[in-house]
Amino acid sequence: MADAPYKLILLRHGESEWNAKNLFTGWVDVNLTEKGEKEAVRGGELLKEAGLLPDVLHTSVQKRAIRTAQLALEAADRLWIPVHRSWRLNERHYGALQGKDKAQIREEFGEEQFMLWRRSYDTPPPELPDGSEFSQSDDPRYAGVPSELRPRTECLKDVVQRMLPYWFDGIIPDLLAGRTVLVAAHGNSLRALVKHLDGISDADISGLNIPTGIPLVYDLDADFHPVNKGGTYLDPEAAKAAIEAVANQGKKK
Ligand SMILES: O=C(O)[C@@H](CO)OP(=O)(O)O
Repeated sequence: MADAPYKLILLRHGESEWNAKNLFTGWVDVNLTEKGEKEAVRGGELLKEAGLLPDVLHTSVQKRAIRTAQLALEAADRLWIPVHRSWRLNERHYGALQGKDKAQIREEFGEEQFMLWRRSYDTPPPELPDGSEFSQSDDPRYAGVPSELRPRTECLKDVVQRMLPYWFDGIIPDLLAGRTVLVAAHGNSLRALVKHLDGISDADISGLNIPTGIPLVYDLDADFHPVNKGGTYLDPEAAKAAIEAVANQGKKK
């Protein structure tokens, strides 16, 4: 497409062990479930069927995104492409909510507070206390991240702020070079990127949810703005049902 020279594919990881248990996850490095692995493979098949073959992969440093990308690329026979990883693509740090049951938090604090923590743009959950079993403070993968950049909790606004430098300096150069870029990341880091791409307001972003394992394709113009606003899910029917399921998390026990 002459007016849309750049191709970007966003892929949220497949179902994780803590998605399945309905726990706030954030920076805790949980693995995929078997269902999540299948979703990742299906995601790769969808790419292959659509003839959308990534030339380069960008992932977070969390295994649910890393493994999803690996399984998807294997299914698309693109395991060999170059890979870049950054903590800036990590899931939102969920502070003191990490490891907590979403339904229990909703019950304890009420729907309004639950949704404020979960989907408001600028209200972070309380900070993760020192010494929590769900802290990543001693994790060697973050040794190179200066302490002033290391979150103890984040709202979506914080995620936008830490993710955007990577979008501009890490991902755009690959697009500019004509590469089809696959970004394998997380519900909230991808919400942050989509908010930026589609110019979604701080208020409206609370209503946007990203389904697991279904590629979302953006055709970008010369200014890296989407020609297809909102992107195009490769399996729109499955995406619709999965978006609903994410939105309703916390409502069921
Ligand atoms: O727990 C999390 O880290 C995220 C993604 O699974 O949850 P939510 O959709 O509630 O922001």
